[in-house]
Amino acid sequence: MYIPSFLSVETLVLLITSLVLVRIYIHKKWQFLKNINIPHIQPTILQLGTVRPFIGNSDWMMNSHEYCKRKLGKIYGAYLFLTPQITVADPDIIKQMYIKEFATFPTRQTSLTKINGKVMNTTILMTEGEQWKRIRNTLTPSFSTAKLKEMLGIMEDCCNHAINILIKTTQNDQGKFEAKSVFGKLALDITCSAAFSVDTHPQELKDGQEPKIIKMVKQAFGFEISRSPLVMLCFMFPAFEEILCKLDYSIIPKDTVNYFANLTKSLIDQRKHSTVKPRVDLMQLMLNDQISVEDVAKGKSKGLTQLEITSNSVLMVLAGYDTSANALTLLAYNLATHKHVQKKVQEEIDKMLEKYGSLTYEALNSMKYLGMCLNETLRLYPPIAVNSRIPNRDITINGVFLPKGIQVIVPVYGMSRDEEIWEEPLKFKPERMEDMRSVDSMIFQPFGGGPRGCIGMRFAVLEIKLAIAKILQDFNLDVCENTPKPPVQLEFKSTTLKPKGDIYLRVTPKSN
Ligand code: HEM
Repeated sequence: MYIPSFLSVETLVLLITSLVLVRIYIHKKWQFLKNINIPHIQPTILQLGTVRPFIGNSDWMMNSHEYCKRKLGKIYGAYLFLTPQITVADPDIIKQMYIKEFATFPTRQTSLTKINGKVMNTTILMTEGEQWKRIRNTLTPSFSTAKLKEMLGIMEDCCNHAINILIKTTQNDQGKFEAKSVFGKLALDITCSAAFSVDTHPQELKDGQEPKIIKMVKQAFGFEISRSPLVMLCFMFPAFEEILCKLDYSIIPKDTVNYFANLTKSLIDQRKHSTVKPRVDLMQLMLNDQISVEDVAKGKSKGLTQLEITSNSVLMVLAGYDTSANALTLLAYNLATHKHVQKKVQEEIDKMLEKYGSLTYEALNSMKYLGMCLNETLRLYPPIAVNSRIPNRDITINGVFLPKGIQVIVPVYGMSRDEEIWEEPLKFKPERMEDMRSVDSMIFQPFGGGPRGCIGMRFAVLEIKLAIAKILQDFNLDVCENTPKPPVQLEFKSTTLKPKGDIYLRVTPKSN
């Protein structure tokens, strides 16, 4: 055998022994799922466990469930290099994780929670245990019916800007508009205004013109999980995230976080010294419950520190804007491509306007058919493709052993399009959402579920219904030559599923 001259026999023996030991270690790690009887795709070094198809390929996130379920059943495992995870598509197990066994599954994720910068690590999304409970307790009343009614006015102002833009397109571009851009700006306007009354007026800007706040929001969404080597390393080696955390690394660019931190801090200072009664927005509701770090140490169960107010105000924009923008765009698209459905929605809007006089909270709440169309849109195109929970102790549910600390994945997108569950799942059929008692809320779950479910769900539903009702009150939505055929192709970008490419639609005034 040829031995390079710079290697002594001892070094070579040591090297080979180390390689063999590493291989044995990896092999042992890869016995984990087998030992707990979870069927899984066989991991290999070249596939870095089973994660390689996902790297740089966001489609895998959407399509892997169909493939794995066919091969392995409703419960199956995978390895992010050495780290095992289990996917569960069984509604009964999911229900127990979300609700009955919530005390065992209080956490959504542990990866990527420590590398969001010192400020953003204190958001409701990233925190756990008592801190999460205190923040959730404080924020929940901000989404009550009374508060949403107060925020409806802010939403309506923003919708009026959108209507003005649509009127201009009917005059200049024969009503043709790019829905992702128009509805993205509208959702950003609503979330920024409702989160902290910042009038960004993104809607009035031409494409290409960008105020700093929009640039920063875009930057916050700029990273792509499946393309970031650092993020992949964190998934594969959880200890690596601890090191990045110690180095104060942030996946959200630091200048973005600093920009929002400074913006919220200056708004907080302004309000403290202002004698004018502030508008009801999410930040003001948090400020009303401000407590000190000492109060937290004393175990106060409600209230937020100044740092938490800053981070959670920013989070409301980050969590609420992109998800709502996608849902609104795709609902408008579905209505434009299904004219008979749109006509029924318009009839419902007219009926409610007759009954309530204007688009009040009660009127919007009573629009059942519009609600069915939104639900069906969220089934077909759920903005959040997968959800997850992590048990804090070993637990067996319905005979499935879920060991402490393992990430249990809930394939939201996969279940939404499962042919065994939905007839013609790729078709937009609002009627399937008519009787929600017959729809399993653990299969159709665009907003997650249980005590850790989406806190902004009612806010999102209200803003989307209002925007569509406002538009369809005055306009018809239609397709044009560039509108893609249904179903729209989706891509997984940063953290949400969104339509691939532009979605051109046309508006025509209803009187025409
Ligand atoms: C169509 C729009 C939206 C969709 C589809 C959506 C979806 C989701 C999902 C799937 C979760 C995870 C729930 C779970 O783990 O069970 C979540 C969490 C969350 N969402 Fe939403 N969301 C939307 C709009 C909003 C809005 C408008 C806001 C705020 C104004 C918001 C704030 C949050 C927050 C703060 C959490 C974390 C809750 C916690 O960890 O306790 N979301 N959302």
